[in-house]
Amino acid sequence: MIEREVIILKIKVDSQLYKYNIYIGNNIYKTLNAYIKEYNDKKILIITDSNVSKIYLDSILKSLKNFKIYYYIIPAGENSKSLEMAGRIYNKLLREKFDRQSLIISFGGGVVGDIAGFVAATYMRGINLIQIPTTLLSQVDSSIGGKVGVNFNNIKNIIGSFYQPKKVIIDIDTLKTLSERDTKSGLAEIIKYGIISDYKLLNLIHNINDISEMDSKLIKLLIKRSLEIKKDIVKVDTFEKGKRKILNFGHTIGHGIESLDNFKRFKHGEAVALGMLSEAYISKELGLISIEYYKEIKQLVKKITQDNIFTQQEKEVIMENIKLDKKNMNENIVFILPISYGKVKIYEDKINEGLIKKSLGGDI
Ligand SMILES: NC(=O)c1ccc[n+]([C@@H]2O[C@H](COP(=O)([O-])OP(=O)(O)OC[C@H]3O[C@@H](n4cnc5c(N)ncnc54)[C@H](O)[C@@H]3O)[C@@H](O)[C@H]2O)c1
Ligand SMILES: O=C(O)C(=O)C[C@@H](O)[C@H](O)[C@H](O)COP(=O)(O)O
Ligand SMILES: [Zn+2]
Repeated sequence: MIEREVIILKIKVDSQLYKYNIYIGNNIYKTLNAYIKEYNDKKILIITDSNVSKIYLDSILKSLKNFKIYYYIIPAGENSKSLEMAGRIYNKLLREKFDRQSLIISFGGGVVGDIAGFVAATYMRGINLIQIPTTLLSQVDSSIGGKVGVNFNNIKNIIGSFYQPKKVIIDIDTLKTLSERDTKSGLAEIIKYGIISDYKLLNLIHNINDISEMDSKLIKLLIKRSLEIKKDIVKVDTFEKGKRKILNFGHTIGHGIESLDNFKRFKHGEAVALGMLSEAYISKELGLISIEYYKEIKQLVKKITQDNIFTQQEKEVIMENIKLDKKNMNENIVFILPISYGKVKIYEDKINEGLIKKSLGGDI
């Protein structure tokens, strides 16, 4: 018996209603044909990466054998999120004569989702997009909400747009092949949801001692709760003019950490976890949260990564990156800071650069 549940997500954007279904279930990827019937006469480009394709591409092509299917495999990893990679995919679309009625399916993690979404948003000023996230992080975060984009000059997501998918298909079975490190990376964004919106979520994470112990019931609960939190925020502030900024907690510093060693040292979730620790430290130092709550956040971050020592030069690189954050206003760094259990605020007051650098210390 294939379990299928549907959460209906309705986003009202500029008086246009974007409503898209998020399908969550098991054993879906082998029956994708049932989810994309309306595209059976359209050209479809599946974008995936070099790891995911080895495991899943044959099954997907088999299930879609009666469709006009093409595929493009990008090298796995953050450095595929580039304008150069987007250009290569545009060439593929032009060579195969894709038109505005065509469809791009993103089948992979957040890197695939962001670059595929960026290409779908920009090729012919927009063609259809379906997100099929295959990492915990992309299933709880990147596959919904419409942020798409690429890195440029070693700056995270500095080129991009907001572009909603036509549907999101989440097959929890694809998480069975995910590495422990990438599973932990996804947990970081769930910890984020706990700190910004639902403190009870953190108890579920505290109780996870061994990642392989996470059964599918817990995973589905974490995914559904995460998506509900993100959906409710994106619905009221799709273009991140206000409230949606809270989804960026941990990212002001996290993106700077992630850019180290040309995005090779840290996974996104690891960098965001360290960013959440630093930003919680700043909050504690400003007297916004108790030392006990700060210590609890530190305990959770340590579940994701222990690597938190930066050289003086790395701290300078991180600081320069923070100054380019997209939330900043009039050259003032804007942080999202915890103010109580499960609650954060958009903090626009100037924060002493010395305190920000101190928050990067391995002894915090
Ligand atoms: N657009 C958004 O709202 C949003 C939100 C959060 C993160 N992001 C972006 O997402 C990216 C991080 O996403 P990610 O953590 O999914 O990284 P990722 O896409 O690099 O995937 C992580 C690794 O897992 C492999 N993989 C993917 N699915 C697999 C599977 N089912 N089995 C085995 N291996 C698999 C990939 O090949 C890769 O090596 C970052 O670029 C981040 O900026 C975007
Ligand atoms: O959806 C959002 O809004 C987020 O901030 C989600 C983040 O987890 C994600 O990493 C996002 O891509 C970061 O956004 P950016 O605008 O800082 O690039
Ligand atoms: Zn993130």
